[in-house]
Amino acid sequence: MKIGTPGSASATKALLLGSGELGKEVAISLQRYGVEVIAVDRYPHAPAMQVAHRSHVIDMTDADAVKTLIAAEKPDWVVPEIEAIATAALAEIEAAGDVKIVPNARAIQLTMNREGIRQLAAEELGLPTSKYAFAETYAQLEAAVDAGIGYPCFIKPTMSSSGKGQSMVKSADQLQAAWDYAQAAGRAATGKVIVEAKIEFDFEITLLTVRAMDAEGQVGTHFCQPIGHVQENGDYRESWQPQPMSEKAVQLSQRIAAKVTEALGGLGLFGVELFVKGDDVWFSEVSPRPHDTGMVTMVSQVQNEFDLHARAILGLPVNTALGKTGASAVILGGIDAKAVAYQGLNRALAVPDSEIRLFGKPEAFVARRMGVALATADSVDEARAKAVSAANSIRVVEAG
Ligand SMILES: Nc1ncnc2c1ncn2[C@@H]1O[C@H](COP(=O)(O)OP(=O)(O)OP(=O)(O)O)[C@@H](O)[C@H]1O
Ligand SMILES: NCC(=O)N[C@@H]1O[C@H](COP(=O)([O-])[O-])[C@@H](O)[C@H]1O
Ligand SMILES: [Mg+2]
Repeated sequence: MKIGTPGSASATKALLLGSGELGKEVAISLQRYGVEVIAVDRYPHAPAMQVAHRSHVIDMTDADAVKTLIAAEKPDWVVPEIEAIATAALAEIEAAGDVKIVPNARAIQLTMNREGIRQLAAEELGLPTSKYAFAETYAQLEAAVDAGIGYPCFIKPTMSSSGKGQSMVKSADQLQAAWDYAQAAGRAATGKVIVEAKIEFDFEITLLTVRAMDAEGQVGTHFCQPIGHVQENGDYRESWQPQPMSEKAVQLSQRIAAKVTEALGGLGLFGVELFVKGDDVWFSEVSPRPHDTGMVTMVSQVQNEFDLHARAILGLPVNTALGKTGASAVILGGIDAKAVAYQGLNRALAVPDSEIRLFGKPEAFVARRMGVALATADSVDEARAKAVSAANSIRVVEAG
């Protein structure tokens, strides 16, 4: 099936590499503009597969599997949605010329690996970051901490996301356990870790930054209002928009975001993660695609982050304006279950100005994100309270 505007010369097929909650919303947005969407992930019935035109289950870290599938599907765009992908295969596919990688293969390669993006941001662009080092063995890790990183520090696998394999280490006796955890729990085993000194920030933000084309075909950079968030064990629990901050910190955040996204290039939305203390701002990392903390934009913005990504990819105009103050709170599995059902939707939706998105993940794990509650209000505090109350009303139970 090939859909598209009759007579339009524009391309019409997108393949999502990764089909979680973020991909599901990207799929819906792309489909609204007439794009055929093929969803791919490591397991069947992933969220985006439930709305896509068709889907495939492959090992996305296997370069041959990725290349074979893309050769068979011949999409116009490949939209990476998750970090654990055979990125070298994407570079080869891009070089062959017929398929666009979003935003481009180099950006995907650099950001999927903490080593690549740190080197670009800190060493090439000179952006402020935490002190950091890389280690391939436990002895190297110990030496790096002793030589200047110090405690407290964060240990993270170089290829991981959502806090997988990440720990904060407060003293030397916790270092071995952090190394072991990073080795065992990263999304893809590179063996390498990054160790970062802890930044004592006032708050952290995601600055959604869009590289999109205007009517004359010029690429411009557009910023959304800053999104504040709280994280637990490296994974987000609540986010809100806008995060109040000083004008100086806003300007500096935008300068950092513009610099890093310009260096990455291409068209699309980026989630630039920054730590803020007073007027000071540190770059943490960047996603070259919609960000989990940005799910709040489904209620807070005129065009949400998924729509902005889709529009930017397609060369359509974007509007990053805030609509209403909003907040999101995540719904975790709370149990390990092979089949799930949900309780408490009626109570959740009785919270004024709230909405619930259940992602439809077929299997629950205790700490797996299964859904999100969204709410709007006149103030951030009120929106957060509503979103948390709605999220807490939902219970994930074993279906039986
Ligand atoms: N150097 C640091 N100083 C202070 N806090 C940190 C540091 N590194 C990480 N954190 C905390 O841990 C959180 C997760 O870190 P990071 O974003 O690097 O992990 P991640 O696995 O990429 O998560 P995600 O995929 O959700 O963005 C940060 O948002 C922050 O709260
Ligand atoms: N911080 C990155 C992030 O939030 N990614 C989102 O989580 C999904 C994986 O969820 P799972 O681990 O529950 O399968 C990904 O597919 C993406 O949508
Ligand atoms: Mg992060």
